[in-house]
Amino acid sequence: MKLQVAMDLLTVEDALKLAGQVAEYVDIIELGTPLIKAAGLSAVTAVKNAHPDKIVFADMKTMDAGELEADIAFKAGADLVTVLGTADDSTIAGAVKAAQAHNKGIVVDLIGVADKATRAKEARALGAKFVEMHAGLDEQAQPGFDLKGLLSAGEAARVPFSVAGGVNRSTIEDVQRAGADVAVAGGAIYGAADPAQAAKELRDAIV
Ligand SMILES: O=C([C@H](O)CO)[C@H](O)[C@H](O)COP(=O)(O)O
Repeated sequence: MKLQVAMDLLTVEDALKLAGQVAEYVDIIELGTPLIKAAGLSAVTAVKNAHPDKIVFADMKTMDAGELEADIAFKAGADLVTVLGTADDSTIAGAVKAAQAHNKGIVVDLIGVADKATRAKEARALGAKFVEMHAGLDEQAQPGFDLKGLLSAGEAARVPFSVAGGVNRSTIEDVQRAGADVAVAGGAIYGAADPAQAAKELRDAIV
């Protein structure tokens, strides 16, 4: 299982600092949607230039104009780009077309999708490299939230998947047991007093 750090920060300076602290422990470096909205796609270029050996993930959360939005993110240096599972099939197909042109990949983010297992299969058939079983920050803040629904959807889907939804040191083993290909950790790393140590502990928990 790969480890992905999600950088939900707001400046390129902070993102480069965090990426530098944790790169040795992670496989994938994600530029979070708020970072891309605040700093633009030049942030993707800056992180890719600083870490050419890492998979750079642009969390575009594209809902329309799939081919165009994916194309500009790949041109900026992204290796993986997200499209929303709630988008029309043609939007996902357009983004996949751009990925094929760049020899890169599309990840379909299932945030807000009720039947994640079914949409995961459809996304994979449309050409997604993998799907993201995702509960966003707002959903995580709701009383009683836990990761179990995401993990069972991943197990049921039987397609390659990542899990994002407040993954931390106490849940990463469950994520791996569910068969995830990628564990995504944002707040558990960038919110830690020592992000490098937090990333190392998550890495060490992966067997
Ligand atoms: O994608 C994310 C969210 O929608 C804000 O951009 C997060 O990066 C993702 O949820 C992972 O972060 P944590 O939930 O803090 O681990």
